[in-house]
Amino acid sequence: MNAPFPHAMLAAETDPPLIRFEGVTKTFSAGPAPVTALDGVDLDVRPGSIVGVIGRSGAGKSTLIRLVNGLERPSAGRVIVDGREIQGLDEAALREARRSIGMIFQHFNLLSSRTAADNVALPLELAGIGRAAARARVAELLDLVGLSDKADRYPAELSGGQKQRVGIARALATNPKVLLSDEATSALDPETTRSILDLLARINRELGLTILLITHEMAVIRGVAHEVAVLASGRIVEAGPVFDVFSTPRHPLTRAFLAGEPGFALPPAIAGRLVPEPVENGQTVIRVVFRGAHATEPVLARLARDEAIEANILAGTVDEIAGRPFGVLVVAIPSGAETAQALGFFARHSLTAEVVGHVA
Ligand SMILES: Nc1ncnc2c1ncn2[C@@H]1O[C@H](COP(=O)(O)OP(=O)(O)OP(=O)(O)O)[C@@H](O)[C@H]1O
Repeated sequence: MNAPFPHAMLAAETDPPLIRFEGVTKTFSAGPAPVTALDGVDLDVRPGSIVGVIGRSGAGKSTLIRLVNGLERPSAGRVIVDGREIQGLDEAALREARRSIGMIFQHFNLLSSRTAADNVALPLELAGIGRAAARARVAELLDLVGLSDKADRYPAELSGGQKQRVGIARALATNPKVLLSDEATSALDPETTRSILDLLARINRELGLTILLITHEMAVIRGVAHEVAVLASGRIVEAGPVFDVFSTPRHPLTRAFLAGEPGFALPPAIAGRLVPEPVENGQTVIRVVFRGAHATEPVLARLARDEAIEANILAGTVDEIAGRPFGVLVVAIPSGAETAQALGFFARHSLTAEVVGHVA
């Protein structure tokens, strides 16, 4: 995998955000009872960053993204994009603002009667770009997404991944500053997802494009985002750099999302036997998170040597998240005094360790 770092374009923390949600609430009152889709959301997206918003179905993700391009207006609060308050714009100004905001979709939204090249050309036609200039730009965009040889193919002749590449090329046609991604990989298999995420990371790096994406999959966040916000019932319950949220998740929902990730998932045989209280002569299951340089330390060997505690490895992974080494080990050690001793040992070695449960 190509890590999305280093990203030279990522702005300094003090730069003004390119997208800012300020106390945003959105209530829909069309049905029998009003629905609050977003409830007091504050979120900053810095120029050049990739921010992922993860949430379950109905959490408010689509509403959040539709507020950025003015398809929805907040009931309270402000959405500011590139210094302009979106809800204050009239139709003409909104059309203009949307030219700097590209969008890609789960189901690609290509016109089936147009070839790949003509789909990419559509925003250029709408912007009144001349035919020759448009043709040159389309060729450039198809080359960028690796589809030069498919210019004359119709969507029905393309794979899902190729269709999404056309969608990305079309979204980039008017040189936007922001790309909104609405579950853009949800209809794709894991391998194609990986290639699309790599493409997004590359255009972020090479073009300095700021990306706000919504997803229900932690693997997408891990694969491409620099920052993550976890959305539940219209509220952001946890947010921060991806590495920090992965290594020290705080909210139960974040933990639930991480549960399916490599290293976090317990083997089914263990998960089924896990109980919340220690069992006499049983074992305590501990998850240890290795961050940065600690990822390569032979910690379990030291635990055995210095503390005389033998740990059984139940699950584990070493990976890179946001360009930094990151490992998770799930180990079992004897319950009782050894547990406290091991937790103390991990703390002294600056490792995050938590008791996941106990087994007989
Ligand atoms: N136009 C609308 N009118 C009424 N209610 C709406 C409207 N749009 C969204 N909602 C409601 O707002 C809440 C949030 O919806 P939203 O589509 O933003 O969630 P989501 O996280 O994108 O979900 P999903 O992943 O299923 O698309 C839901 O309860 C939804 O039913």
